[in-house]
Amino acid sequence: MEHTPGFLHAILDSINENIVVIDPAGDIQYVNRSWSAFGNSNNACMSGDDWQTLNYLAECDKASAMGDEFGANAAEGIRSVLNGGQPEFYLEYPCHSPDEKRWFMMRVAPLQLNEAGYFVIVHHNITERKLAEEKVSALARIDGLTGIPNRRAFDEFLHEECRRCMRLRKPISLAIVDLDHFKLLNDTYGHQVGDECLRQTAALLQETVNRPSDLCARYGGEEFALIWGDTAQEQARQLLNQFLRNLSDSRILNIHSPTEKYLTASIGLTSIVPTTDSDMDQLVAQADDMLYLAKANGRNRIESQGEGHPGQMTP
Ligand SMILES: Nc1nc2c(ncn2[C@@H]2O[C@H](COP(=O)(O)OP(=O)(O)OP(=O)(O)O)[C@@H](O)[C@H]2O)c(=O)[nH]1
Repeated sequence: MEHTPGFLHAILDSINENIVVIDPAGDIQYVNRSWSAFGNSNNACMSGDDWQTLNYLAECDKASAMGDEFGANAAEGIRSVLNGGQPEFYLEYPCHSPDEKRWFMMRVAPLQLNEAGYFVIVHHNITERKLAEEKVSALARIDGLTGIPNRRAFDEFLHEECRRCMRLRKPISLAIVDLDHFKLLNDTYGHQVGDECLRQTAALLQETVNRPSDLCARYGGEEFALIWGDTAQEQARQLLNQFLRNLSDSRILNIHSPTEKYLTASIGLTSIVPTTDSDMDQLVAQADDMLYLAKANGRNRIESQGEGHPGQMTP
């Protein structure tokens, strides 16, 4: 079969990947049908119209100047292939539209045609893989039994929220909640009943976190941790008091408990206006100490350490 230019064009136009060919100055020399169609239906990324007048690098630089880190990375990578600094360049980047999430993988490689040197930039849609990765990543941060965030999610969230409160000079409150005599409940009613109690407790605690700067996580076996960003201790205490009332109203039997015949919880609460990264570890250590005190003082109570001046923990 004769390979006419029309035949070769038809092949390129049948490919799903968006293909652009640029010259060493970055001026666009060719685009396939997918690239034009994508550009025309998409305002967020590079436009498909008038591609003959576009300089690919200039478009990346424009995006970079507007704060798009992927535009900056793309420009740097393409230039390094153009200069012979590396044989090819790959970049995964987001290109979300108002209605859907989308990601692409860009591959830049040289194309030697007779005497002239060109560069082929192929954009491959990797949205399906990225969405699957997002799902796996979200699942890795959820506790399987209760369906709330796990310890790993807690650690990440606390770090971010502490940083944010540090910047804003706002207080952050942290509570560790530990069910009382839970071993006895398990021993008396069985592990499955124990599991159900953990789920119920998680649901009650979830009611105390309502804002994006709040988090309720399963911290350990029968321990939960709560973070309230930009929240003074008194507000956190009110939320925790309501939780203790709700738990008491749930009347979950723990008949052999030496303290109460219904399930109760002990809580360590602490608050701080963080000023350094190490305040985060201090916050957790103080909440732990307060929890220990709540257990020692008879359980079914909140013990707290107040928010002091920035960077200080005051009793
Ligand atoms: N059903 C169930 N029990 C759990 C789970 N994780 C931890 N536990 C149980 O929680 C109990 C915790 O016991 P302890 O650490 O002795 O604490 P406690 O009996 O609550 O006593 P205090 O904390 O001193 O009031 C243990 O019996 C664990 O087996 C879980 O996922 N499901």
